[in-house]
Amino acid sequence: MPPFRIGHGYDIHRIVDDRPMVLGGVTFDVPFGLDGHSDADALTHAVCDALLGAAGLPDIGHFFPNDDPAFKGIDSQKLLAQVAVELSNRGWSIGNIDASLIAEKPKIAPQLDKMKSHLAASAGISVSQVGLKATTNEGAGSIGRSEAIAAHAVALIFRQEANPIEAP
Ligand SMILES: Nc1ccn([C@@H]2O[C@H](COP(=O)(O)O)[C@@H](O)[C@H]2O)c(=O)n1
Ligand SMILES: C[C@@]1(CO)OP(=O)(O)OP(=O)(O)OC[C@H]1O
Repeated sequence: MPPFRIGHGYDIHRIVDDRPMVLGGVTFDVPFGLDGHSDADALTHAVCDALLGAAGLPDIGHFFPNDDPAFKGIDSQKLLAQVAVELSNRGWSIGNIDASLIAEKPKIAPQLDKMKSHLAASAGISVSQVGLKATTNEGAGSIGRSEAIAAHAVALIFRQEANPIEAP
């Protein structure tokens, strides 16, 4: 197997009135949130799937089934931390993660740094290894109508014995 691999993750959750809005481990102070079995943190789920995909592992639903009461309302930062352990146990380190949120609301930019800090801490990497952007869907489709929020993520992982950061 080559020493480097990339992965992609995608997730989308519906916006509802009676739930918290948690994205990247940050709870937004808004009167609407995301529906789901867990805390419904679409961004963190996309990051988990990018990492799992890079390692050639099954997706987040395999590790954390959405019919398991153990994961009801769970903080997705715990899931990301477990994904990092799954990779480490298989000899993989994380090079970098980059993600994009597609959301008409809430305004993400003021919270970006805090979200990156949460993701980095959960994944066991530094903030400089995490990229994060937000964009609206320009009013188009279900995201544009504020019915849902989606996230895309990519991740680069490398064999623990082939650290590109330390390499000359
Ligand atoms: N939910 C969002 C969406 C976007 N932003 C920020 O606004 C900028 C412009 O967004 P466009 O969709 O018009 O490209 C974008 O670069 C983000 O910085 C945001 O904070 N929250
Ligand atoms: C982490 C899980 C656990 O139920 O979260 P959900 O809130 O169900 O979110 P989804 O992204 O639809 O699927 C992933 C699930 O495994």
